[in-house]
Amino acid sequence: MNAAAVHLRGLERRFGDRAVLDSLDLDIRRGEFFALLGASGSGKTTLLRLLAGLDRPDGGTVLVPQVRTVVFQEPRLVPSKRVLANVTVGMPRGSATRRTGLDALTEVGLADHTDAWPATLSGGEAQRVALARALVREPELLLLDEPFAALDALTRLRMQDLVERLCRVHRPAVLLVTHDVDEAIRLADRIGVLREGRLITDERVGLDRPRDPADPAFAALRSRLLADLGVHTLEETSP
Ligand SMILES: Nc1ncnc2c1ncn2[C@@H]1O[C@H](COP(=O)(O)OP(=O)(O)OP(=O)(O)O)[C@@H](O)[C@H]1O
Repeated sequence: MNAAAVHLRGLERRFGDRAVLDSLDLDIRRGEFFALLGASGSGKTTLLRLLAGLDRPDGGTVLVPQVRTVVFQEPRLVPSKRVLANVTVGMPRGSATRRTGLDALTEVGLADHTDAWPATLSGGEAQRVALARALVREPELLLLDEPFAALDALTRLRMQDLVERLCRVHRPAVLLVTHDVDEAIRLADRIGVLREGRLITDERVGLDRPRDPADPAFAALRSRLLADLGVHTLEETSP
């Protein structure tokens, strides 16, 4: 396999008369964090579902690695399984699986919650279990569908830091679907904007980490991306 973990060419997905994805091209390299922005209904989740293998394209080439995992907006834990069993669900039973599951829970800071039931977890804890479940399989492609959207502001920032750190350790290719421009700039190596079925922007983020929203270069990128999304900021609209 070459360095591209995701290779899409001429991707088409239609619903009725509407081409939601229209001859879309995209490569994401191993270890690269790609954030996908787009207005509501622009096709972001449609693209993620195609990469996850949850949907099939109407045309084009889709090459993705076999080992890929998804974190959704909701944690989607199995209520009748304890935390560790949720992390290792579907994996062969045994001490090796138990150990890797424990390691994953330790990485997300939940080593002391292995025997807890999902119903007893906070929203942020449950989402960290979902992240551990996604990482324990050592995916070559990690698909994140607005995984921070349901969290309160402080938990969201902590979770973003955690995802950034763990992606540096595990080095999967990442596709993050988000509405949040600042989140995309904080986390991504590259940002794309989806509009009318194609990527109208595909830009490398050349800012040092950790990234500071108060940095003028951060603000300039935010303004450009908002304009691509069809949102005009006060600074731009004022005389
Ligand atoms: N199974 C389906 N059948 C018919 N139309 C669909 C189906 N799935 C998605 N669509 C349509 O495709 C378009 C893109 O939907 P999608 O969920 O990918 O958008 P999105 O960019 O993720 O939106 P949001 O940001 O609001 O989640 C929408 O108009 C949606 O109604």
